[in-house]
Formats: sequence, C-alpha cells, structure tokens
Amino acid sequence: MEAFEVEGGEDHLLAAENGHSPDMKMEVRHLTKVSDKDVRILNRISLDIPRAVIVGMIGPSGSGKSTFLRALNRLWEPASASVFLDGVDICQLDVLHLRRRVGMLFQLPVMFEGTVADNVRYGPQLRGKKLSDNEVHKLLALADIDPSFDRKSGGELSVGQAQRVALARTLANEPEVLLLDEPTSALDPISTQNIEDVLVKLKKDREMTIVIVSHSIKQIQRIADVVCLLVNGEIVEILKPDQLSEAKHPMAQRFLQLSS
Ligand SMILES: Nc1ncnc2c1ncn2[C@@H]1O[C@H](COP(=O)(O)OP(=O)(O)OP(=O)(O)O)[C@@H](O)[C@H]1O
Repeated sequence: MEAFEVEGGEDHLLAAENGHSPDMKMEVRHLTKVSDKDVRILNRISLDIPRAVIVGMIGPSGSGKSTFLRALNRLWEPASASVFLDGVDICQLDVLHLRRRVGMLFQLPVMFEGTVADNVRYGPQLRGKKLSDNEVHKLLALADIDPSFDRKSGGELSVGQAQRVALARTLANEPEVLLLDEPTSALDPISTQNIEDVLVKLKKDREMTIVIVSHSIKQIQRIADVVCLLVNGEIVEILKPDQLSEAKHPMAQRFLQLSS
C-alpha cells in the first residue's frame, strides 16, 4: 500500500514517478484538463492504481471525479504520457482495444435494441466472436441476473436489472479494469448490495482493478480498499476507508462531515 502514501507538496509523488512498477495496473501522472474557458478541471493529478484493488473516488459535486474517470479509457483525450496501463501510455493504444481492457459502467444503464442476450453478446460480436448460450448465462449469473432473463427485451427491465445486464455486457469484454461512475445511485438498496457484492467478487476472483466514483461514503467504506478525495480538480487526500475521519484538508473534512 506504500504507493498510496501521500507525500505532500504540490502533488503526490508516487511510485509512478520512478518508473513503472509491475504491481501497478494504471498510473496517472500530472493529469491536467483545462476547459475551453481556461478553467482547470483537473490539476496535475498523479495516482498509482495497484492491480486487484477497489479505489473509491469521492469529493464534492463538480470536483472533477467523472472527468478523471473518463480520462482512464479516453472518453476524452488526455495528454500523452499522463495515463499508463501496465506501463504503456494509453494514448499509444488502439482506443477500442483500450476500452475493452478498461470497461466503464455509467450511472444510468442504456440497453441496446434486442434481447438481454443480444446486449451481452454485443462486444464480443464486434470482434467476430459469438458467445454461446452457456457463456451468456454465465455472464448473467456473474452479474447476479437470473439466466432466464436472456430472452427478455432490454425495455422490460427495471433500472436495477438493466444496470446488472449492462455490467454483464461490460464483463463480456473481459476487462482488466472496471470504471464505475456512480453505478448504483439510481438503484434500490438490494440492487445496490447485489452490485457491490459482484464488484468485490470480481476483485477477488478475477483480480480485477476497479475505480468507482460514488456519492455514498458508506458505499465506499463498504467496498473500497483505498479512498481518494478529490477537491477542485486535485487529489487532496488518499486514505484507507476506515481512516476517512482523519482527513486533514479543510474542504475534505467539511465534505465528509456533511455527507456522513
Ligand atoms: N467538457 C467540459 N467542458 C467544460 N467544463 C467541463 C467539461 N466537463 C466537465 N466540466 C466541468 O468540470 C467540472 C468537473 O466536472 P465533473 O463532472 O468531472 O465533476 P464531478 O466531481 O464528477 O461532479 P458530480 O459529483 O456532480 O458528478 C465541473 O465544473 C464541470 O462543469
């Protein structure tokens, strides 16, 4: 966990500064985004993300959490040499290949036309691979959806079921990293717990690396191994979930007090 220790100073000088460490799945170095109106949305963020951990990102609204997450699979184009996957600059990778390896789940699931099975088959089919019924059922079961749902149409599903099908669809690409942007904010507590259980299982059983943005500090405390606090486009604290009350940054403290 050493790589998470905050060194202080202008940014966090983590292991990424000293070359790629094989324990690190992703490394972010001085990631910056400036808006068209010259506002700094992200300000020189550096972070090492070890493999097979769940990293929670929390912070006030507008602090840059989604923007940070979206850089990791190039939903916007970061500067070259600012985001690395297994030590390779993601800007050098084919973008579709990158997005298969670094999958993303959004706040609200969007079902594609067709059945649940069609949705799950979508990604592999783009690469000319047709998943068997058995493979589809296994992916649905992994995402905690009853395999008998395979013939339902996407429109018949509740939001919670659709989110789990969207998860199965993402998992069909066999991602190594999963990015989640408030994936349970539209779900009831039971669906939320189901998704959380799946995430913890994916980390343990498949060594998946997971970065999750959430407004729920309780959720982050339940599932994350480490928590990054983002304020005004900067990571101001990196803490273990049970140390959140020890945050020192005044804005982070205020945010945590008001959110708990
Ligand atoms: N493409 C863009 N152009 C200009 N400004 C943007 C762009 N994308 C995001 N922003 C601004 O950047 C800031 C950070 O937005 P972002 O959505 O990343 O924050 P967030 O922490 O995820 O917020 P929330 O918790 O409300 O979802 C906001 O002020 C937003 O208005």
